[in-house]
Amino acid sequence: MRRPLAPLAPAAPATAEELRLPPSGPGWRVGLFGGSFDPPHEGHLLVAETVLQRLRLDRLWWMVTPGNPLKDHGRLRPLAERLRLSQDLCDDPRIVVTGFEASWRVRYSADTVLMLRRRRPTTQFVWVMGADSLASFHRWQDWRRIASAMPIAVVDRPGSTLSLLSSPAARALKPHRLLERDAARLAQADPPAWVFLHGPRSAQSSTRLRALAEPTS
Ligand SMILES: Nc1ncnc2c1ncn2[C@@H]1O[C@H](COP(=O)(O)OP(=O)(O)OP(=O)(O)O)[C@@H](O)[C@H]1O
Ligand SMILES: O=C(O)c1ccc[n+]([C@@H]2O[C@H](COP(=O)([O-])O)[C@@H](O)[C@H]2O)c1
Repeated sequence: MRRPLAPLAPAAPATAEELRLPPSGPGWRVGLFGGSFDPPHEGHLLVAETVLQRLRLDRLWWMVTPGNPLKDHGRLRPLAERLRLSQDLCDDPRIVVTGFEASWRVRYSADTVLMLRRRRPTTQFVWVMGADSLASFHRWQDWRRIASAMPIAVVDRPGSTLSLLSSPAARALKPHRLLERDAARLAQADPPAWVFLHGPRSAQSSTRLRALAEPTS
């Protein structure tokens, strides 16, 4: 029988600092990397470092979601714990771990994107996701509005390349795909615009780590 996951550390509530909108300046290039991060792992870190380098970003906001609207949250670790685990993993000062979506009570990424565009009109945002997320992007609320609001960077993930390229969103966005060698100008491109980045990959997943943390007996 499977035992419930034990928290790795006692989760004090998220602090005001963790829940506030991070700073950004005019013209900054900021990647928005949303995830459940339950738990965070080196595959996430690889995505963050890949886009920071290839898109020449000033910051990467590691947005720990209060809950993916398409997933069951029954066994999701508390937000505060996922924030702490993410902070422990990330020591690059350009990566900012934040739970601001929770304090904004935002459920859908389309709302996050539109609110950020309104609040920070001079910041150059790029939405960042792994290849498996683009493969199911057509199931997200208002996904076309997200793609029309800001450029998207997709980072390859083992096992997801083929499903991505045949997915409804990738097919619809095909005419707007930039060559990988032009990734450094994605942040300034008029949306819809996206790039598929290849490079070092990690097969790690949170599902696997949860399974390892939960021995059968
Ligand atoms: N190994 C990886 N390589 C590339 N992208 C990844 C990898 N792991 C996660 N991602 C991306 O990171 C973002 C957050 O993913 P998430 O927190 O759901 O991790 P996960 O490992 O996919 O979790 P789970 O196994 O619970 O679905 C998503 O855009 C996902 O595509
Ligand atoms: O807005 C949606 O409909 C939507 C559907 C699925 C996922 N998302 C977002 O996608 C990001 C990745 O989620 P996850 O659970 O795959 O790590 C995270 O920021 C979610 O809030 C958003």
